[in-house]
Amino acid sequence: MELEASEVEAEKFKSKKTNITDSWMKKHSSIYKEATRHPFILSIRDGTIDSPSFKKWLGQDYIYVRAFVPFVASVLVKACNELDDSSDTDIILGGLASLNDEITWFKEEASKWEVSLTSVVPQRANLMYCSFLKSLMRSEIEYTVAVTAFWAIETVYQDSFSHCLEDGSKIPEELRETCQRWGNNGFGQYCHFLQNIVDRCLEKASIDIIAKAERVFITVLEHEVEFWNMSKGEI
Ligand SMILES: Cc1ncc(CNC=O)c(N)n1
Repeated sequence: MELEASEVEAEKFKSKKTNITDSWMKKHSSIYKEATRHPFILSIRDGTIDSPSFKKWLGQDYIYVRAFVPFVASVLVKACNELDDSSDTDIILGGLASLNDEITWFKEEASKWEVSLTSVVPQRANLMYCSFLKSLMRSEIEYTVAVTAFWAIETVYQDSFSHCLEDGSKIPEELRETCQRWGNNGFGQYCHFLQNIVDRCLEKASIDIIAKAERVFITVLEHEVEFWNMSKGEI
């Protein structure tokens, strides 16, 4: 029986025992590195970040996380509509629930730094990223594509902030909590659970959905780079 191109593609990955997501991280290692070892992150790691840059990131990221909530909810809905509605929904629901505490943390952190969250004006890179999230919420966007974006978004922050916590870093004490929020091992484990979901979906996906998911993976990385650039940019 003739194998479909997608089955050949999937077989190739199965036999090589490399996940599709790992192959993407290698294939797109330069943009992945730009997103996870950005000068903004390195300035936190070496303690050279100035407080206006940190305060700018804090305000902008609060706006982003508010837009991230309905996006994660839309991924949960897509997961529930999948035929084999398996443990995916539990993991995604856990991610959604954690955003409640995250928003509380942003409000507390903002008052510590005297950032007024209500008067933050979303900058262009943030608006572009949030409208990209909104575009992925459309019902015609497949679950595999949406959950790929979700995994990529979480992994960029986990990889970035865990780098800040590694030995040899000189993060200022007042930034340690921020780094630990996304750099801790529990969040790392959660990102691996998301990565397993993505790889399982990709194994079953058609060749054109795999291509769509790969493009979305790259687009997330590009938006993350722009978001860090914005945070480092002029006030
Ligand atoms: C710009 C951006 N990307 C990823 C994350 C991490 N996800 C939720 O907190 C974030 N907070 N902000």
